[in-house]
Amino acid sequence: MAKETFQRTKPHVNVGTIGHIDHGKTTTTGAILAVQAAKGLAKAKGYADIAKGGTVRDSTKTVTIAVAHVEYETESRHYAHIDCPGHADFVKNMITGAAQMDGAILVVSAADGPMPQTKEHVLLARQVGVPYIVIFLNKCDLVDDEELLELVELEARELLSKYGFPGDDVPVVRGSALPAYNDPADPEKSKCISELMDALDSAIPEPVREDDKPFLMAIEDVFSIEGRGTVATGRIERGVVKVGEEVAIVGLCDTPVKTTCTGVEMFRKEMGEGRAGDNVGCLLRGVKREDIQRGQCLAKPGSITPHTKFEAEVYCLSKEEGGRHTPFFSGYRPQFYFRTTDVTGTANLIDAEMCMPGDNVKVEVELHKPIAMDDGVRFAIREGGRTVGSGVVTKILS
Ligand SMILES: Nc1nc2c(ncn2[C@@H]2O[C@H](COP(=O)(O)OP(=O)(O)OP(=O)(O)O)[C@@H](O)[C@H]2O)c(=O)[nH]1
Ligand SMILES: [Mg+2]
Repeated sequence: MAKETFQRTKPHVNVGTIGHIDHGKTTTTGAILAVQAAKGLAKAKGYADIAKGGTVRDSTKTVTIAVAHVEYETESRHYAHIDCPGHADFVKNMITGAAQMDGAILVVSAADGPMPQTKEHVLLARQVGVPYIVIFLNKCDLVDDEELLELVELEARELLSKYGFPGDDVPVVRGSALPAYNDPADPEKSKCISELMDALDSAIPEPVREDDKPFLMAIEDVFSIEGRGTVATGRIERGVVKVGEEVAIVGLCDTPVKTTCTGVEMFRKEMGEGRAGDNVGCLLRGVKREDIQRGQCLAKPGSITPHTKFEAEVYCLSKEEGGRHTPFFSGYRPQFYFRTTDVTGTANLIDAEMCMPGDNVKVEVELHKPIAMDDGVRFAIREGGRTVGSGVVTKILS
């Protein structure tokens, strides 16, 4: 039999289940797989398989996260879906960006209503930039009072509005995941899952491809080529750079410097352009070897600016994860590793006295040098080259 290959025939969207412990995230995930499998659009997976999760390493290569990745399709899309086995894993996952969601399914038990972690997950989703949420009001089989369902739905909508999502307009699908999981071919029991799939298809817009975004490349290395000039190399994070275009060198200096990209090379071959994902060298007009360095970015002029002060959500690795053995307090001065370089900075705690290893906190950071930054960019926190935490920029201050 021929080896199975991934056929990119449908747009791809990343989603996941969020919500309070025991509200039915894993059962909902299992029900989606079972119902879509019955339609030939997924491979079913048992609850135990999903719940035990796999382990994933985040981009800082140090935080191990238990998470179940599953995939399924609808008629129009391919979805990758993550379900976290526990609250702590979920929080880490959101902060480290181990799985970035284009939209989330907020699972709320109709029997309990929104609970503390429902709130915490919605807040984190807002902070780390999950753009869309769909509500699945689960366990409706346990509630036979229509008024109570209305009340829980209203509470869930208000919660979303409170944290900046369009609570009045988000789709709310009522249903029961457990019967759908147990009996996925039954049209009555699986109906709520089909409605949930329709809600995902319609409420989460197709994400903008990285190619369509403004050009950005973090500089990894710089060379001078005799007779030709200076070349900056790196992996294009987003967008496209074409030969002859103006680009800005951003970061580690107060004002971006404009230059022209006069050549793009990959594997020593000249190309007319470089695209997101490509490892390239960009030949830069009139730039001296010593005028540019690792840690700076090449970007479409005006698309990204250098900053020193920001708010962030950070996760401090536990001792077992290779993190600190002691808490840190306001005035903490580690290195902040953005894309390709470390910059020293000072972190002050917001709404907390100290941060213990294994905790997540909000901090305000002031870097000692400016870095090209936009909201949602991730970084690692390091001490002497060793990663002790990870974070995501939630608000640029200056
Ligand atoms: N009656 C009823 N029970 C359900 C339904 N969905 C889930 N449950 C039960 O609720 C319990 C919790 O479900 P899970 O899917 O494990 O919940 P979870 O949100 O993944 O929980 P954590 O991962 O521990 O946060 C289990 O005993 C499920 O069988 C439902 O639609 N109706
Ligand atoms: Mg679960």
